[in-house]
Amino acid sequence: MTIVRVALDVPLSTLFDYSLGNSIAIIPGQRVLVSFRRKKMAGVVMECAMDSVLSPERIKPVLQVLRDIPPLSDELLVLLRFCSDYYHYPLGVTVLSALPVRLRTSQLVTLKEAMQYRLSVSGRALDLSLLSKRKVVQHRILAALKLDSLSVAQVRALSPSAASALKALSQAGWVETCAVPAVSSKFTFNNTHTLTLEQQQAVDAITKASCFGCFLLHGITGSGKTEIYVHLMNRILQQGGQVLLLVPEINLTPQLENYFRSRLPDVELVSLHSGLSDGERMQNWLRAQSGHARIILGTRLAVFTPLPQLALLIVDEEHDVSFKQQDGLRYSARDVAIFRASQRGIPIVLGSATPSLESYYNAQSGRYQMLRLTQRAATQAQLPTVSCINTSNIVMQHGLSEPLLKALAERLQRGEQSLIFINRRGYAPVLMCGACGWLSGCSNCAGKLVLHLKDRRLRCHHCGHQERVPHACPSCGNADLQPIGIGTQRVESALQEHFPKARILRVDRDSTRNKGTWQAMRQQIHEDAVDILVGTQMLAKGHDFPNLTLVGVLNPDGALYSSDFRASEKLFAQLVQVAGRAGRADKLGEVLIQTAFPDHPLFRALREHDYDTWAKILLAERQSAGFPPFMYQVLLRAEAKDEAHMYTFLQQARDAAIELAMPVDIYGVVPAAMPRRANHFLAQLLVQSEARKPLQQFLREWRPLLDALPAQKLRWSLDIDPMDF
Ligand SMILES: Nc1ncnc2c1ncn2[C@@H]1O[C@H](COP(=O)(O)OP(=O)(O)OP(=O)(O)O)[C@@H](O)[C@H]1O
Ligand SMILES: [Zn+2]
Repeated sequence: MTIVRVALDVPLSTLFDYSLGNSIAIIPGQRVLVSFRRKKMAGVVMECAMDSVLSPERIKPVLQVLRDIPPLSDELLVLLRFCSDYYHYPLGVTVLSALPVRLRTSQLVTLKEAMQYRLSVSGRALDLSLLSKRKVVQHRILAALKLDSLSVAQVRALSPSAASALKALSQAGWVETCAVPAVSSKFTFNNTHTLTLEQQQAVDAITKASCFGCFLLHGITGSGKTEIYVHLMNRILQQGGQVLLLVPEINLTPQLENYFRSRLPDVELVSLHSGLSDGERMQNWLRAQSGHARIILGTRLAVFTPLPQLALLIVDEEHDVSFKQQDGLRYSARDVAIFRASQRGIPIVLGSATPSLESYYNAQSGRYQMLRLTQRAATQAQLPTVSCINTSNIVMQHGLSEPLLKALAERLQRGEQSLIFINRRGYAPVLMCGACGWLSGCSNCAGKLVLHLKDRRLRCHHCGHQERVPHACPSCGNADLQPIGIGTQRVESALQEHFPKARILRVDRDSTRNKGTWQAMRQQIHEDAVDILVGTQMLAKGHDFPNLTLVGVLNPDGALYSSDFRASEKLFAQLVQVAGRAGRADKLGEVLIQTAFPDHPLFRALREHDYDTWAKILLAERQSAGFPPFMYQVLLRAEAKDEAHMYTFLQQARDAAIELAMPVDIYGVVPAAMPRRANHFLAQLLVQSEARKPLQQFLREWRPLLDALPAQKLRWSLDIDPMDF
């Protein structure tokens, strides 16, 4: 009899032993079906052994070995074990949550043959003038297919309504499906740009690396980092390798996908992100596992994709906090990627215009190799001029100053695009009664209800609670309620009033809620059907809008004095990103920042495009205050309906930590930044140390003590290397 130790999706820190007849061949990484607490569950075999500590009659047999897909590789199992250990999270849940949803069930799956679309014989013979001109998307698809056959994803990228147009074309018999030809070692590389000297040096340095090495690609916005990725991909593909590129947000995948596809048209590329259906995601995962897909583009979770030929990892916008998972297994996909590269002995590239202080510090201390791009790649493109509008003693109209309105008017006259950046959606962050001072608070949270004027609602952005806008003050009956502060909707309507002829587009989570809208909006912007964009950070990242020459930033000051010690680092990164949207082509860009603190070093660094000075200021601050990257942290968070119970738990946890008497700093129990959310109280306890090792040793001792504390009706979690407080 063989004993197999199985990872199951249950929140216990152990594996579970099951038995298997000797005649059945099995290796770690194989999926199996077992019964657990009278339920059938799919699990992954982590170890095979000859015996168990359990008595034989307590060991249940494996119900079925699922041989539909190849077993997970040892390398992936080691990676998952590392994550479970490092983040102190149960192994079973870690392993299962790294799999596509369908593989967590007992369902059998098959790798579908990849299909693509091409013109049929009658499609090729079709006289396009016979097809109504109004069928724009059908025309677009036919034109594209005339050049080459396309995958489903490629067709979809042509328009948000491509699916229905394609259906119509297939029904008419003009378009048919065919199998994708097998990957050949020969493929075309459309090398549209000659690399600049800096770009070439970066590509050479990275391709020279024959073992693990972490490269920090610090390139100003528009310096052609993406172009470097394409050239690296080309090199790796020539050698038969696979490339994994991680991006912080799904929003960024469609345009990158198009970019890479147009440059490497014969190479199979798949994306992996939460915007895909379960079925699509699993098929893409299987294509990666089988080695068919050579370029894998994905968000966080894609870092766990099995990639037999993986030869290069790239983390784009590495500073972005979206790489950190905020619940469950609270991993940093960037850090896991670095571990994965070192485990495999391959290079990893971290790209950013504003590296995280952690990475910057690692580059300075020589652990990473710094590669710099100091010039914009397109020869005519210059960095925008940045200046501040001092708002401390001027009157503003709905948050907009006179100089900014004037600059917008100039752009409208010249037919250029502008972008107004404000990181608050809704109309106004709070509603106030001028008579008694009542504020629209949320009944479930410590936060305020945001005024959404479009549908006359007050909404809590923390718990989702919403109510109608009251006609009079609920506290004193006064009918004169005032919106306080500004949000995207308010700016949009103020601008519309000020510039009645301008075509204004608001881009935030509310306006892009429906699937496909954001893609359609991007197209509108590219087709110059928009004069002024008003948006949140959704607009800040990675976009290339050539006709955009003015960026106005409203209200950035809150982050300068936030309780989160990373707030100003994040603000700087965000402003560099958003400023980087201006003047990317041949026209000079201008950035105007409305602030009451124009002399703050953050704004000075922005004006001078001087990341290094800013990073040095922050590093000095962090060192003297004893914060990361000079310290390693863990945050114990707890939340409960009963406030006293929550504090008792954290206090006991703290006492237990102190009793361990290990070389770590244990802070006091404090309320969370949002101390009440969705009717729960939240508080936390910080523990830190100068090095990873003692902190990990401490956690290994502390974790079982936490598990043993009474914690009914309470949720707690450990967050290793926490990113927000
Ligand atoms: N060697 C080159 N010669 C000419 N143009 C180039 C070259 N490399 C890149 N470009 C162009 O410069 C623009 C910016 O490049 P890219 O998007 O790669 O920059 P980036 O550094 O990734 O920017 P960001 O960080 O702002 O997103 C693109 O339009 C790209 O086509
Ligand atoms: Zn709320």
